[in-house]
Amino acid sequence: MTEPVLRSEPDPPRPRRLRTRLLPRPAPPPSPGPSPQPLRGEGGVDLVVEGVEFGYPGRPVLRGVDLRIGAGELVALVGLNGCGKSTLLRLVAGLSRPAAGRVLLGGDDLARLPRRAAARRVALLHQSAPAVPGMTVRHLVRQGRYAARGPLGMLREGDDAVCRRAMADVGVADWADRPVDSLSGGERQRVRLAMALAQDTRVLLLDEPTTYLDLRHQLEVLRTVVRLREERALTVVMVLHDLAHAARFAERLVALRDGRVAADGPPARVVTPGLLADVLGVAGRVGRDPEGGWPVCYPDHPITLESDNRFQ
Ligand SMILES: Nc1ncnc2c1ncn2[C@@H]1O[C@H](COP(=O)(O)OP(=O)(O)OP(=O)(O)O)[C@@H](O)[C@H]1O
Repeated sequence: MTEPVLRSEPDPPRPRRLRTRLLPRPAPPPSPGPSPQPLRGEGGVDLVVEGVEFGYPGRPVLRGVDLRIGAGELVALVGLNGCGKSTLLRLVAGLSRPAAGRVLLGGDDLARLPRRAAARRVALLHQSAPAVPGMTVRHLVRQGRYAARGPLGMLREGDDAVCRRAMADVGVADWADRPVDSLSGGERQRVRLAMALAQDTRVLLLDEPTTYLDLRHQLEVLRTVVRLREERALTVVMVLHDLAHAARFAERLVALRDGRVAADGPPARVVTPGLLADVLGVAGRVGRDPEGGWPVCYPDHPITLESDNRFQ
C-alpha cells in the first residue's frame, strides 16, 4: 500500500487544540474487506491534477490541488461542505477549466481535448441532474450516450445494449418506460448513476452517489461500484460524506481542506481523530470494524475550524 501523504498547512499556526497532527497510525493487520486488491500501477496513471487552482468571483475554492490517480484505483474524496469536492470533479470531467495548473487524462491535457472527446473518457454523476418533465428513464439514460453519437446525433448500433446494461447494473431496467419525474429521490439517483454508466468510460466520477438512498440501496450502489470497477478495471473517484462508507469501500481516501489536499492515503492510515478534528471539524474517536478491520468513526461533537469563516 502507498504511504499516506499528509500535507501540512502553510497558513498561520492553528490554535493549540486544533493542531492534531495528521500523521499515519500504524497499519492494522491485513483484513478481509469488501475492497478488492488495488490495481494501482498495473495500468499506469489515469488522472493527474497538477497545481490546480480555481475559484468563483470573490471566492477562491481550489488553491493548488495535486493528485495522481492510478488506473483502476477506487478513491473516496471527502471534506466539509463547500470545500471544493464537486468543483474538483467538474474540473476533472473537463466541464470547467482551471485558472492555473492542469488536469491530465491518460496523459492528455484536458484543456486541449474537445468536450465530446473528454466525455468518451470520463463520466460524471452530478449531485443533481435535472430531467426534462415527462422524460422516461430509458430516454434519460440514453442521454449518457451523447458523446458516442455519430455525426447526425444518431445513436449507433450497440448504444442500446450499453444503455440496457447500465440500467441492469443498477437495477432500474424495470422502470425504463416510467417518467423520471414520477420516481422518488432515491430511485432517480440510481437512474442518474445508470446514465453515467451509459457513457461507458474507463474513468467514473461520482458526486455523492448515495444521496437520497436508504441504507440498503447505499450498500447496493457502493457494492455495484466496487464490482464494476473490478470487472471493467474502472478508475473511480467518488465524493462521499459518510466516512464509514468511504473507509470501507475505497482503497484510498483523499481529504480536501482549504482548497488543498490535506490527507491522502489508505483509509486505515488516514482516518484518525486528527483527520476528524483538523479536516472535518468534528471531535471524535476512531476504532476498527471487528471483522473487516476498516476504520470506524465515533463522532462526538462539532468543533470550530480556523478556516470556517475564511471565505465568507
Ligand atoms: N456556480 C458557482 N458560483 C459561485 N460559487 C460557487 C458556484 N459553485 C460552487 N460555488 C462555491 O464554491 C465552493 C465549493 O463548492 P463545491 O460545490 O465544489 O463544494 P463541495 O465540497 O462539493 O460541497 P458539498 O459537500 O456541500 O457538496 C462553495 O463555497 C460554493 O458556494
